[in-house]
Amino acid sequence: MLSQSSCIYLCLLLSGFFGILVTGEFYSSIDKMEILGEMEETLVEATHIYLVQQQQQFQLLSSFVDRIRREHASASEMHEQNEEYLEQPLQAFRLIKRLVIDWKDLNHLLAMNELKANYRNLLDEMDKEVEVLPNLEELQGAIKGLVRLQDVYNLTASDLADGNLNGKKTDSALNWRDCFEIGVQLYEMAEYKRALQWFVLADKLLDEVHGDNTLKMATEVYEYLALTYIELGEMNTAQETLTKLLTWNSAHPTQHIQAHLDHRMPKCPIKKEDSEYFSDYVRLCQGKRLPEIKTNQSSPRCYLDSNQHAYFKLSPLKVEQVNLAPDINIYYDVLNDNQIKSILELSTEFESFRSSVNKYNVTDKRVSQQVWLNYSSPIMRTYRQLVGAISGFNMTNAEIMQVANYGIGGQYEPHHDFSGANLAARYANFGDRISTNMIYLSDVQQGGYTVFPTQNVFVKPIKGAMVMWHNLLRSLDGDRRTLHAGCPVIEGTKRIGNIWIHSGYQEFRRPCTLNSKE
Ligand SMILES: O=C(O)CCC(=O)C(=O)O
Ligand SMILES: [Fe+2]
Repeated sequence: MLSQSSCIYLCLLLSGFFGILVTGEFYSSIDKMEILGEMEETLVEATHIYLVQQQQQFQLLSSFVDRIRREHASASEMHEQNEEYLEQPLQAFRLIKRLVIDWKDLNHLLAMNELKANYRNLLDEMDKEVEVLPNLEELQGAIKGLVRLQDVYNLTASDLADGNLNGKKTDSALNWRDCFEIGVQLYEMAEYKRALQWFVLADKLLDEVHGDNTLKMATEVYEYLALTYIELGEMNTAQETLTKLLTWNSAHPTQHIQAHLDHRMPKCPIKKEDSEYFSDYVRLCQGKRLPEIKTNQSSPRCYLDSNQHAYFKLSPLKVEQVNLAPDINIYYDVLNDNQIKSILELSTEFESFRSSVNKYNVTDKRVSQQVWLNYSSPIMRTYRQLVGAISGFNMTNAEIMQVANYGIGGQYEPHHDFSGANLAARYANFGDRISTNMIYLSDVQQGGYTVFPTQNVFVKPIKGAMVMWHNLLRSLDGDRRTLHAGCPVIEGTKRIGNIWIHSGYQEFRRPCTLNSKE
């Protein structure tokens, strides 16, 4: 029967759903977001099944009650014509039968409401699992990602809402409620100026919505608009907003707003980036060079190199020299799609975790998730050899590879890769990170450039291409010109693999010169 088989299906769905072990943060990684997508799909499917079952039950119930009503009506008709009709054995039998059998059937039908119980169980289980589902902090993290996109790519709230990102239209448009929720969260984060943009947009989008509830919705938006104007010190506009609110809804309790203001807590707005490089960083992220060339840059050069190592005799390295001092090179097609697939498969064997800055600090400066891959697999050994051949360095002191994956607005703000903590002295044979070898393990639909703000350099991620630069001068002092960043991802997934090579044992590979500034 329908109910039984679909009940089994529902149960299977549920067990699949709760079989997923989900921990950690979602918004900072596209992989984790995919798990959420699967969860939502399970819920939609379970709800759909439940609805179909309910509809079938309603149909059964309604045809049952129609039949009984017909029988009862014809019996009543007879009763009116013939007072003694119930004394007729057949009629008496039919009434008794209806009460003993038919209504019992109905009971049976209603008992099938275990469907509802199953569905309820799903929702209860979800409640119990709430720890692993996204929470308010996650929502705020995702919203901060959107705000970063606004900041770095000069997007207005309506650009984002229309999916009009970086001059290209995507199909993810936001409705008035989404805009309102973003406004509320920004308001809660004390980001009043940004919140205002979103409330104004929510109000505009609400104008296009027709229905009974629009007044109630508009009241909500205006309430927050008024509060936001108050926080921004724009008392006249706040007053006008409140007056408008009261003209629609004179019964509206303005005490609500008063109470909100009375209980407001000191808030800590999102830290503004005050670095002197921020505007250059933003410009380069947009794929625009800086207006005046601030560096002694020569024009980029592309060439095929078969001499770097015997490996490249038959298949030369495709090199693009994007900067000379410090040297920043891109090597194209270092790994092919199959090799990248193997690396990504290896990385799924580990639970990824939120990347930190300086090992311990998790901040919005770096929003991504990562795993570390050692060199025990054939593909990782091959790649280590390749990196050694390309960089010319001894790989004994290379770190294992960090595979990072950026989620909504994921980024890594300007930073240096060297630690500068005189590691050479502390670990004589290990040293500091002499070079970064970063391979793009995916293309990125929009955004996610790697930029060097002091060098007027931006690099668009291209799957299989490896960017390499030296973080240290030949003297082994940190080279501050290597300041670099991973720009926020607008659309798509950005995956990179980093191998940092340390300076220990590289004395003969990259010897120092007589000039300590080189
Ligand atoms: O994502 C990028 O383009 C840069 C990443 C980076 O600089 C790092 O992981 O140290
Ligand atoms: Fe870096």
